[in-house]
Amino acid sequence: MAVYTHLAAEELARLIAHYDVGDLVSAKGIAEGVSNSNWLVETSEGRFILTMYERRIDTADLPFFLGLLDHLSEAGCPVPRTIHDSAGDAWRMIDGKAVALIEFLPGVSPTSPEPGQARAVGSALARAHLAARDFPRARPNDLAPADTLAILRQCGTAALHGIDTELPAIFEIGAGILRKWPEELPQSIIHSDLFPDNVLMLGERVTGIIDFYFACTGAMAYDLAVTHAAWCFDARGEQFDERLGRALVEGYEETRPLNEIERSALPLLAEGACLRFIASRAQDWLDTPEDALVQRKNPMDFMRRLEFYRAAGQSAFA
Ligand SMILES: Nc1ncnc2c1ncn2[C@@H]1O[C@H](COP(=O)(O)OP(=O)(O)O)[C@@H](O)[C@H]1O
Ligand SMILES: N[C@@H](CCOP(=O)(O)O)C(=O)O
Repeated sequence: MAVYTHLAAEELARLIAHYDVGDLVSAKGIAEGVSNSNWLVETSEGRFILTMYERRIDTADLPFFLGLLDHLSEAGCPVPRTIHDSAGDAWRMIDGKAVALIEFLPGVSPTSPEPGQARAVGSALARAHLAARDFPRARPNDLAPADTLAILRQCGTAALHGIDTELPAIFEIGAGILRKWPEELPQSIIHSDLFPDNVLMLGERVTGIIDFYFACTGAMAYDLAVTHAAWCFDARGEQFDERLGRALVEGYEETRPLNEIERSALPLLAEGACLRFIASRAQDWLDTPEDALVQRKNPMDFMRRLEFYRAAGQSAFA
């Protein structure tokens, strides 16, 4: 589930009245997603997504996140634009929580991606990287290897051991990743969470890249490595699909060729990507009660991917 807050019909109608989008016809909570509450809102003029920011999102970052949607959308990327209210603001507050109305995009998220879809996503990611280069705002990555190791230390060895006896090995592996981490790769604004559930597609066409709430300034090749780790394995991270990996990187390079330094850094960047999702998943696992309605994501799914990248090295990107 991802509707953490109840919004009464009258409250929704009052909110929608602040936008030039016609009259409220219906609003349905959207079950998918983890971090925010989302509603599919229908008005007399069309469909919209209403997002209420619940967790991990600092309101001070909203000009960055929502401005980025508008910037990428204006550049022709398949990214939803923000609907501004009658005062020109991109978000409003309801009971102390920020809400934004966002363009609805068609499409469905692939559950078992095909190579043609991975290729299209690679290309869409590269286009977004190029288009974001002149976005005038910056946001530091607060989930870089040093930060994610700090999150894991906060979780503590005993708690990690309680999730899985093999999980505490991440401390030593993570310290190794941090020691070798490249700092000088070409940068742009990166999505940094481009899992299949954050991409809407119709067949092999990307119709929407959504959920930019981890976007930050960072290495473009790192974003490609995150997408590789997210798209090219089965859910448990046991099976790597080489066809998907090749198609994703080829699709990316058709639009933005990697330089040699980026290409040789990919295995380590992918290890760093796994470290990041192990940390956030472990933290969420420990913070979320077992009986909560939100489906907890297992950090071990990314521990297996990490082991794959460590063993495969450059051949994972051959
Ligand atoms: N702009 C959009 N157009 C169409 N559907 C969307 C849009 N934004 C979000 N959704 C739907 O809402 C779901 C949850 O959105 P998401 O931003 O991923 O939430 P969370 O941040 O909680 O993960 C998505 O899986 C998708 O079904
Ligand atoms: N993609 C992350 C979870 C982030 O949640 P999201 O719903 O905001 O995309 C993971 O799989 O660990």
